Amino acid sequence: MVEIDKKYDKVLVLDYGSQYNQLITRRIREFGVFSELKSRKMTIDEIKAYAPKAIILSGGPKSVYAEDAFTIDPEMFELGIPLLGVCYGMQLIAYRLPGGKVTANQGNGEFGQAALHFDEKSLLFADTPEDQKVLMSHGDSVEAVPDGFVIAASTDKTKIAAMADDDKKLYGVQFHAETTLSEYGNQIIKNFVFKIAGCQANWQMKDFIEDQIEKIRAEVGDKKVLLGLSGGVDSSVVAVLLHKAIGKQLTCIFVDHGLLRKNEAAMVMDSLVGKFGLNIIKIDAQQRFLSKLAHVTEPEKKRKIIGKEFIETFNDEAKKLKGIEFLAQGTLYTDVIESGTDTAQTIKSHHNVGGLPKDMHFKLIEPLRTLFKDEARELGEELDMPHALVWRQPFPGPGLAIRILGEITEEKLAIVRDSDAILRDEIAKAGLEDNVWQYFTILTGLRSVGVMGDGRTYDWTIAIRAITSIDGMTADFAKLPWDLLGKISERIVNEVGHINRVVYDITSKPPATIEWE
Ligand SMILES: Nc1ncnc2c1ncn2[C@@H]1O[C@H](COP(=O)(O)OP(=O)(O)OP(=O)(O)O)[C@@H](O)[C@H]1O
Ligand SMILES: O=c1[nH]c(=O)c2[nH+]cn([C@@H]3O[C@H](COP(=O)(O)O)[C@@H](O)[C@H]3O)c2[nH]1
Ligand SMILES: NC(=O)CC[C@H](N)C(=O)O
Ligand SMILES: [Mg+2]
Repeated sequence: MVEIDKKYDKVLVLDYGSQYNQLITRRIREFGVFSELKSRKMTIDEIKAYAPKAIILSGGPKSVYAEDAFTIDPEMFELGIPLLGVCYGMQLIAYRLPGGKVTANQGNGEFGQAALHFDEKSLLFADTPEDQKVLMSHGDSVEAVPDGFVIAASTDKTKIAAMADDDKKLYGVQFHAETTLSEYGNQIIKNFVFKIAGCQANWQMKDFIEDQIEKIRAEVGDKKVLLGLSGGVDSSVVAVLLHKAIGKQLTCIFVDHGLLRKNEAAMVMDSLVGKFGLNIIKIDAQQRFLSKLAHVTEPEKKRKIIGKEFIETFNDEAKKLKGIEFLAQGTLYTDVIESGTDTAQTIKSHHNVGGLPKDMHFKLIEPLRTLFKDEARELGEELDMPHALVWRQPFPGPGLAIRILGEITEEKLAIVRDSDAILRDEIAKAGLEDNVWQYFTILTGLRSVGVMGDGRTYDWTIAIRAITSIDGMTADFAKLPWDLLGKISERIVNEVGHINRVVYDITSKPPATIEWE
């Protein structure tokens, strides 16, 4: 990896496995300070080379007393770099420093919003009131602060809800300041970043673009790069970024794997060919993908097959082009975290991360790997890309394969394509394209009895999924007007063969996910 530029301040967040860890870096970038999430396994030397202005230890699901608990190098406390532990991170500080003590879960954890109070104001709580609501989610608690620390805040249940050593600039908060359920959480993180660590707000998305261009040039040299281009937001942003960085050394490859939406291949080529100076090759790979997927029903298996087939298709093209060493993808942080990391569980293997074969020969270039969808869009705006492209609804790489529950056949593909086209048409007519984040239909594996034209039918059920979201990490089902849903249902049953029932998915994420597989 190429060393990151040092011209702006950086806050390093170390990943101890919390579901909220990515929100910490997000918040800090919103303040105009660069922040990245890195593995808790980063060594002291690596941290020194990275030169962060401040370090945050994230929360995590384990107890410090667990046999396989994630630990910390005690040298971290001697670096002289301001340190904030959040939840597990705070417990870890208390556990590892002399004088500190953590009590293991006694069956009376604190989950949900709690009233926090302090008498004496630590710098951490500057510009926040003595009484405030915070989000708690812990079983273990700090029972004694380490030598040199003071108790900085309490709740009814938790005597040590925050602790501070102003001299050494070591801090801990038991609550999740990074979520919006902590009323003044943003201000508290701001206090740590600016007042305590003395960071300057000297980072912007523009810097990200410049840095990535520099980094890409240094890494690629005079070699060639193949980019998987889907016509979606993320890979299109990467295409423009790479083109700025390496011009003609970039070749884009768009794979029609037979799992695209109605007319999608033609539309993608129309929207990108001849634009932004890109060189784009379209590959017809319907047969190879569909034959490998025949009779496969298990979602993770489908995802792995698709991930592998993508790479093999890229390999075949790379051989023809000669001199290709790198594969670029529009991977986002969501794809990474959901595919599972050394701390986070696998929710689903995104084809471009968890679905990649182990013996891949390409070196990867993924400039958006630390960003969220809305940040990728901000980048697209910054790069002056067209509104319709930047705000296009996401479409997953495995395509319709994960919207047909069970086995994939040509007939089922046609059903999903036709019903999806009706849904998109009606959403557009209702002028709701910009209000709904993502919307599509699913062919459920369910058959039920209906009556059409006085005759009995025993046919398939289509589900409609429409959600609102910002970053795809969490989502709510869209409250579409009943009349609109009625119209869509009527059209699907009338215009698409073998459908006699339409249902609307009214679950949010969590507990569901956006796609059904
Ligand atoms: N049909 C395809 N042909 C080539 N590459 C693809 C294709 N589908 C997906 N990819 C690659 O996989 C990556 C991840 O797909 P993903 O759908 O998350 O992103 P995207 O398609 O670029 O954006 P969006 O989320 O807006 O659809 C893409 O950025 C791209 O590099
Ligand atoms: O490129 C992708 N490859 C995948 O394997 C994949 N799986 C889900 N998605 C998209 O990611 C977002 C979150 O989806 P889930 O809530 O279903 O995990 C939603 O926008 C999904 O459409 C994928 N995108
Ligand atoms: N969210 C957290 O970081 C929890 C920390 C620890 N696992 C506890 O339950 O106390
Ligand atoms: Mg896509």
